[in-house]
Amino acid sequence: MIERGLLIVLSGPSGVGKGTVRKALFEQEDIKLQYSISATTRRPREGEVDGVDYFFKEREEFEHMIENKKLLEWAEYVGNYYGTPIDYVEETLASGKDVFLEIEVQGALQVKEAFPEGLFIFLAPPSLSELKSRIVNRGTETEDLINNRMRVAKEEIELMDAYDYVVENDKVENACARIQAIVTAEHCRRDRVSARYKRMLEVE
Ligand SMILES: Nc1nc2c(ncn2[C@@H]2O[C@H](COP(=O)(O)OP(=O)(O)O)[C@@H](O)[C@H]2O)c(=O)[nH]1
Ligand SMILES: Nc1ncnc2c1ncn2[C@@H]1O[C@H](COP(=O)(O)OP(=O)(O)O)[C@@H](O)[C@H]1O
Repeated sequence: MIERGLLIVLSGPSGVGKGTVRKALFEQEDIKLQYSISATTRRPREGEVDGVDYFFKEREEFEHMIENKKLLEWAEYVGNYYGTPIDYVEETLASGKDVFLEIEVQGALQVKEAFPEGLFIFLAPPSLSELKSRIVNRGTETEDLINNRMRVAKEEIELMDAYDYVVENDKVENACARIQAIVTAEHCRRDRVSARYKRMLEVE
């Protein structure tokens, strides 16, 4: 019997560095997590590639995915839809591999309902002023959108207690190291090795 993989959800306010931390994490050679690519109705930013960064969809196509129950969770976030295709998550977990989602807070809470056994990590900024300057410096949002994202961010930070772990993103490499340590500890805590030994002893 294959042990199911672990579902890992990284969430937190926009601009905290989720995308940056996730990319740095997946650049590490020893990483064994599978990244779930989301669907979105947001227009691609410069340099973003369909099927790599997101599956870019029209609103109608996205609404079809919702109706046909193709999404594990979805949320409307600052005017656009974002969602996690369910088949990839189910198939990958069933094959024994860990799946990594990088999603906003409403979606993360939906995943928690569907997968309470998942590992939920909240990425927190060192301060609200640092969060704002990260969003401003990224230069992808207009003034209105920045204010919108800061308003949403404050609501999201209030929900951090629903998570298993809060990781501060002071430096990208520190945040990555903390996430890796949490995932490793979680594997040990969930007794995967002892389950394997129990099965070996049963065969003896
Ligand atoms: N609920 C949900 N949120 C997502 C998904 N994919 C991305 N997001 C989140 O949507 C928000 C906006 O993403 P994006 O427009 O790429 O901006 P950025 O992450 O701030 O650069 C971020 O908080 C993402 O983590 C998804 O599949 N579901
Ligand atoms: N630890 C960090 N220290 C300083 N700047 C950071 C850090 N992590 C991310 N950033 C910067 O903050 C901005 C927002 O990061 P991004 O990954 O797009 O956030 P999110 O995906 O959470 O919206 C980017 O310009 C990124 O380079």
